Amino acid sequence: MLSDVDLKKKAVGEKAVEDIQDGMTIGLGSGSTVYWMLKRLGEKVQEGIKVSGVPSSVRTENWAKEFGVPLTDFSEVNRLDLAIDGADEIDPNFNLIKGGGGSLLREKIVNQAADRFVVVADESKLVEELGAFPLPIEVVQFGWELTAKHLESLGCNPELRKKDGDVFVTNNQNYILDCQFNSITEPEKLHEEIKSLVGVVETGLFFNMTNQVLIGEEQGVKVLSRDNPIG
Ligand SMILES: O=C[C@H](O)[C@H](O)[C@H](O)COP(=O)(O)O
Repeated sequence: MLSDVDLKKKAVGEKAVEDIQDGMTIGLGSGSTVYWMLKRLGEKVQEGIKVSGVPSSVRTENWAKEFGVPLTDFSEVNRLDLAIDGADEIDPNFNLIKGGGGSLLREKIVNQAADRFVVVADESKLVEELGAFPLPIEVVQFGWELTAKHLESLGCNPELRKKDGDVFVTNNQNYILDCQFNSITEPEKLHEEIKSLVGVVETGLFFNMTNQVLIGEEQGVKVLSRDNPIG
């Protein structure tokens, strides 16, 4: 039996597939909302639609294979028609925090290559201001303690991510520092400051990228677009 939140994630993930047309090359995001999108896309493939996907994480790649979604080699593709991905926080300007599952680097590379980027999330992800969710920052393993100290000087309290008691290692063999900023008023500026630190690979701040946001709520799925940001 699915929880209320999972039902919203399922509804929104399935809705996103309605945008997918024959012949498209699609960036496949990561996370539990994307799971439902992949499951429905697998059914559409069974029904005959021809698409190919570029996964943004090993977990997504495994799900795509399980559901029969054909994959393509990213190095063979110059651009993607569409990318669909989840988010941890979404502000009114469609700025995002991503990386709760640790896939932010590949997600950013894949989503940036898409002509159109659609975010799928349940309503709990909508916020007035980013920052309550600790910002995931991917850093190289070497000297991570020093990188954490430098991040601290930007006003956060970096926590080395662990999973099941072990240090979490990303698909790119890096670490994640989760940085609680509480309030991020200028996401782009903060991103630039963080990126200027040696040792930082990428931040979970995504801006100037999102075209549409699909929100799963009690009443159904709300569609927010750049020209209609309140739905
Ligand atoms: O690294 C993980 C991704 O950024 C996910 O898309 C994000 O954490 C949202 O995941 P979920 O749909 O499971 O809430």
